[in-house]
Amino acid sequence: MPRILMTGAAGGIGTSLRKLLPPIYPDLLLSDLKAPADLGKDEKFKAADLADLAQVEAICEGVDGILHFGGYSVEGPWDSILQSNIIGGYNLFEAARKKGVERIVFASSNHAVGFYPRHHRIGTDVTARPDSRYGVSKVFGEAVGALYADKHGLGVTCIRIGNFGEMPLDHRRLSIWLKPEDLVQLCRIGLDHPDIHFEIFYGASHNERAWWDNHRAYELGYRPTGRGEDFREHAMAEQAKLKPDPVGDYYQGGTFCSMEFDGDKDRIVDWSKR
Ligand SMILES: NC(=O)C1=CN([C@@H]2O[C@H](COP(=O)(O)OP(=O)(O)OC[C@H]3O[C@@H](n4cnc5c(N)ncnc54)[C@H](O)[C@@H]3O)[C@@H](O)[C@H]2O)C=CC1
Ligand SMILES: O=C(O)[C@H]1OC(=O)[C@H](O)[C@@H](O)[C@@H]1O
Repeated sequence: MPRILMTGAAGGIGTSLRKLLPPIYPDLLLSDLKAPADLGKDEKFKAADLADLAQVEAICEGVDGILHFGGYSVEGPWDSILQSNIIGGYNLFEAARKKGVERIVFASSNHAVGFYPRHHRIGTDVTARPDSRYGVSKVFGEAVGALYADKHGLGVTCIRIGNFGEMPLDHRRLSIWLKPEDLVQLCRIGLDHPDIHFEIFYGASHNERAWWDNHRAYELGYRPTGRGEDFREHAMAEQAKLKPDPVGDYYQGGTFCSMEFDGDKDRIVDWSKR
């Protein structure tokens, strides 16, 4: 039975996956800075700060595969992103190599490519267009993943997650929504599929308004069950409560693009076409 380590176990995704994963991976080790408040007596937990290599090595001991959800999960101060995502991301891959872990699934983000406009359908092979310091840290994580696959033989899967949750929250999320059970499918492909070397998937359910080409995930067996359009009324009602955001409404990354934006808001450009 493989031992699977899940970092970020106390976070939003971790809390949801703690309920969905045990039937599939009964030997599940959870980690985060602090234990989840509702940790059950059957759950195994070891605290670790990703920024501390020795602590990360300790949680990788005896592990076969890692679901890496730990990290700073939104735009924020450079030092926080540096510690948790850049140093922390590097430490995770390096500790995994040292401890002989075979597979890593890395939670990347749509914000690695957030400055593509919404009318531009993109695959997983486009040049990175991060929309934030946070997005830059996800591009870094994907690059470290490629290095550790090509040089050290780890099987690495990066999932550029759209927006995880029970339903799409607004107009933008109708295109990028990811149902929890569909994320579990993508994690299983990353951990178990025999053909994994280095893969990038988009973490999105079956959304009619998708702006991503996710065919590689489907080739490897992904069959999402979530359909964004089933929640169209709810998402549009929520959208109606939001203020117009000319920059965020144009680009895929939404508000991550418009925050701290210094360009001309009346002349928004598809820079990726130049
Ligand atoms: N929720 C979403 O829709 C999306 C999430 N992601 C990524 O998925 C992952 C999980 O996301 P969420 O659960 O929503 O985030 P979250 O912020 O709820 O959880 C992240 C967890 O990482 C832990 N963490 C942060 N710094 C750490 C450190 N230095 N050492 C150890 N643990 C640390 C936090 O304590 C927290 O429990 C993140 O990497 C995020 O960037 C990507 C795209 C969308
Ligand atoms: O773009 C989005 O909606 C999501 O992207 C992310 O990378 C963040 O971790 C999440 O908090 C956002 O809600």
